[in-house]
Amino acid sequence: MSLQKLNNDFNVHRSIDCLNLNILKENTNSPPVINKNNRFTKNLLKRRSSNLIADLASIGNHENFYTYELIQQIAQYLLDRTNIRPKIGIICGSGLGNLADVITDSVSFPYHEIPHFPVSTVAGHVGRLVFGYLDGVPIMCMQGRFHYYEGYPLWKCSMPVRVMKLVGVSHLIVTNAAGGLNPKYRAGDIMIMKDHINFLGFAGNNPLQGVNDERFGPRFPAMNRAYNASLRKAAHKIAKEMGIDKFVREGVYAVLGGPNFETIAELRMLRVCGVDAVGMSTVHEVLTAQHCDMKVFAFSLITNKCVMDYESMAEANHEENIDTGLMREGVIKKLVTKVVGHISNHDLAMSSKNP
Ligand SMILES: O=P(O)(O)O[C@H]1O[C@H](CO)[C@@H](O)[C@H]1O
Ligand SMILES: Nc1nc2[nH]cnc2c(=O)[nH]1
Repeated sequence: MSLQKLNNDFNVHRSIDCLNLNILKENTNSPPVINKNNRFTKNLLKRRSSNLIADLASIGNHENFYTYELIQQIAQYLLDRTNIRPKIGIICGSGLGNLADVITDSVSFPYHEIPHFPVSTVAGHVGRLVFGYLDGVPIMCMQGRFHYYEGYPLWKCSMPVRVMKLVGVSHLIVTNAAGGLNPKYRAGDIMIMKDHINFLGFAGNNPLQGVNDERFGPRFPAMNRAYNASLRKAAHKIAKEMGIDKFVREGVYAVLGGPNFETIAELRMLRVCGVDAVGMSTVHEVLTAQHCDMKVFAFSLITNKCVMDYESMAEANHEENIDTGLMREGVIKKLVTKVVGHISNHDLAMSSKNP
């Protein structure tokens, strides 16, 4: 897709978002219908996209206009177009979207075709929702995620997690590309996430801000068990069986807003804080999933070793991160497929016996 086309799509979606926001503000219970005679809508239609972006910004990050009913509509749009009923959702990180190649009998929904969806703007994020089967188990997969640095508020970045919930997903597998801070880590290592530090949250930015709808979850969700312990244990066992345990680690991920990579002083500070890997995603999705009571398994592919000394001429770059993803493609496909199999045979089989 050309950059021009990408930018157009992006701005068109922004414009539509503004229109929807206006309509939803008027009547949050009605399905959003664009009323071209509405005075606000007319004005919006006349303006250029840069103004529309300013409008959106002025409305503020906290006003999540994805009501429960709107998320239900998005979920229903998808359910009406496929018979696949997944209980497991997957989010593919930068350069990890090839995971979708092993999905069978797939039905794909490009993000720009799904009502009220943002679009992916980052290389290595294809930008579609894929329904299908991994080793016979029904799943749905985000082949490309949304990041805060793309200009989307966090509640919008993590909206697809709520769509997954209303489609019927109970377990979420999240993957990302991250820089390795732990001196023992090498590029190509896989770090099972044991915990996170939400630096965006420290700065007062959280996808759960704003009015809380209890149908999704509680106002004050606990996060001390965000990364499911039995899934982590199972993943280590699977890694051992696969013979990859020598490069599978477990550690703490920190999220920063990006899009720049870190300074050396920032990295040194993160290390003092106990951070093993750093990235620009995942945490908003995990917060949203935990809020609506999903079980989460997440891992980082360590795509680069963070540059920690001033003498080094090395520089972090996105292309290298995508290349490392390609290098580990086979292993990651197999690991995720086996974790999906485990969830299906254990957690889901148990819950169908004891509903
Ligand atoms: O977290 P994912 O989406 O895997 O991508 C990671 O890689 C990109 C930087 O190369 C950033 O977006 C960072 O967050
Ligand atoms: N913030 C951050 N994100 C990454 N994603 C992949 N590598 C990195 C990194 O070094 N820093």
